[in-house]
Amino acid sequence: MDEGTPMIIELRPHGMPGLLVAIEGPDGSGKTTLEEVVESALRRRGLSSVLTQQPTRWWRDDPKVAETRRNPDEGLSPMALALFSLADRFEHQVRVVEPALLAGRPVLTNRYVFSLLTHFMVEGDLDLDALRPVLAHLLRPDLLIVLDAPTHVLLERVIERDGSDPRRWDQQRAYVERSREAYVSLASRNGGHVLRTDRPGAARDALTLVEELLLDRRGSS
Ligand SMILES: Nc1ncnc2c1ncn2[C@@H]1O[C@H](COP(=O)(O)OP(=O)(O)OP(=O)(O)O)[C@@H](O)[C@H]1O
Ligand SMILES: Cc1cn([C@H]2C[C@H](O)[C@@H](COP(=O)(O)O)O2)c(=O)[nH]c1=O
Repeated sequence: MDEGTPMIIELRPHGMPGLLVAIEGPDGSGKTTLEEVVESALRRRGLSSVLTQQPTRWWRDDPKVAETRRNPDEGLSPMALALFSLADRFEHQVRVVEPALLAGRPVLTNRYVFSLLTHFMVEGDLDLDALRPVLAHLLRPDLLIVLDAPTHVLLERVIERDGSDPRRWDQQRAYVERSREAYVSLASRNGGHVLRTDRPGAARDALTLVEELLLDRRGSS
């Protein structure tokens, strides 16, 4: 994507009775922790959500993707990685997201297409404009929450959780720094909400946003 290209991503409104909530943010920003808190709060209110994740196991278990994550110079070319990542998103949309939305359930997805976009915005090795016609077939989330924390906090969390591996992109200061900027910029141009997880209150704020959306839905039905 050019410097001058506004990072407004045209996605398809889903028009289904469920609610699609995308929880995004850099590695270690607290997505898994927060989605579990929101899921259990909704369950206590009698709402059964679908907790899910992108990329799926298909992507994560692929040996070439694994190699690319360990050592980007040896792995897939940028376009091959992008196309496989998109195939994985579409398969997940058809198999998991759409059925749940049709059934009227809230879907909380840990990462969505914004993770794919930020990855290539940071790497700068792919013309993302070429993907726009394909992106237009992905569903637009009803709510986009982007979690953020200072770079040193993110690095400490990931290293403490997974052990040190300086070749991994999520353990490189420059990658983390730039991916934070990319997430925040995508959020601000695409109606997202940035919540900081190095201070108390992110889970409460996320729940408030989901509840406002649910009330809105009830009001308009
Ligand atoms: N609000 C928070 N305050 C302090 N620590 C947190 C907070 N949220 C998460 N953590 C800790 O940070 C680490 C990463 O959290 P979590 O796995 O939820 O992040 P994530 O965004 O899902 O990460 P990844 O994308 O790398 O899987 C965990 O050890 C978790 O306990
Ligand atoms: C191409 C591509 C990359 N990612 C990145 C974002 C994260 O650094 C990892 C996934 O991390 P997790 O802790 O295993 O969730 O991969 C992505 O998420 N999606 C993509 O399409």
